Amino acid sequence: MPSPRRNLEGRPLGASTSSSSSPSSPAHGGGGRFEFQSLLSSRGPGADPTCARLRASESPVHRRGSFPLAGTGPSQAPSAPPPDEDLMDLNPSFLGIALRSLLAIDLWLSKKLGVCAGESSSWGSVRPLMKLLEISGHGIPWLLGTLYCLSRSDSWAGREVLMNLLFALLLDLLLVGLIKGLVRRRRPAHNQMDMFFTLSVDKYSFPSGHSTRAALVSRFILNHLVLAIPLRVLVVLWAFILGLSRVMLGRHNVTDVAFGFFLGYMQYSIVDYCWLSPHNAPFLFVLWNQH
Ligand SMILES: CC(C)=CCC/C(C)=C/CC/C(C)=C/COP(=O)(O)O
Repeated sequence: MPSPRRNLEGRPLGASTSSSSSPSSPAHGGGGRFEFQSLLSSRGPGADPTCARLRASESPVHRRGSFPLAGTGPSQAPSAPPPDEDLMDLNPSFLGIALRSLLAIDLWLSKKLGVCAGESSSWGSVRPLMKLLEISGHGIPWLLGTLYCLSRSDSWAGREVLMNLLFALLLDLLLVGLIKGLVRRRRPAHNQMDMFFTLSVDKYSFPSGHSTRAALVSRFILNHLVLAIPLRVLVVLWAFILGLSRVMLGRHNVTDVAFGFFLGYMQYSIVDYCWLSPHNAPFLFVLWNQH
């Protein structure tokens, strides 16, 4: 009679052990033993157990339980999946490590830069200025300002540009709201939720709506307004400082702002591609003319 396969502790595989019931137990990846078992049991009779042990120990993430099979206990030993699958499973874990490291750096840097997060913070005296910047990138003034200018505009060219700016601002609100609702990343713990007029999704921080708007609006302005060079520089500076102020106020992590800039930049490309004009959207312009 063939002897039962044993795990590294010498227990027969399939035997119920007290340690297998706890998710933090080594059998679930806490000490890395289960990973060894899954690799060993999938090698088949001719497999080299030393080789399997080496492969598993090369992956630190697996020791923390991110192995795809870590949810099963030793009592449910897998029925010999092809060895190549195990090797392929190891690769994404390195991506996992990279992402976790990036996230850790992001959190650390964001906390360090959050120098205006409260009145008592090291740069707490600059907080009112940062909050003024916050209003300059808020959705409400931009929407109301655009609507007001549209109502006062008496040229077709001006109306066309403003109509597209309105479209851009609404598209931005929609996309940012959608992504915030999907990702649901909480704002940094050191943030004080004292923002002026927010929507329910604004309890989430990814991506930064102010940063998307800053990138979108500044690219829009640079492409559609004829401005002197110093003013153009000022527009870019405003966008950059607005993004930075989101982290300094503790509203966002650095990655929220970085992705926000990227998204806002891409949003302008969408708006440019779908540019509304009296030719492709005559109803909009006729409607507006009637007001
Ligand atoms: C038409 C309509 C639904 C207008 C709502 C405008 C509004 C309340 C926008 C929210 C702006 C805001 C507070 C965004 C949050 O920015 P973060 O940079 O903190 O993500």
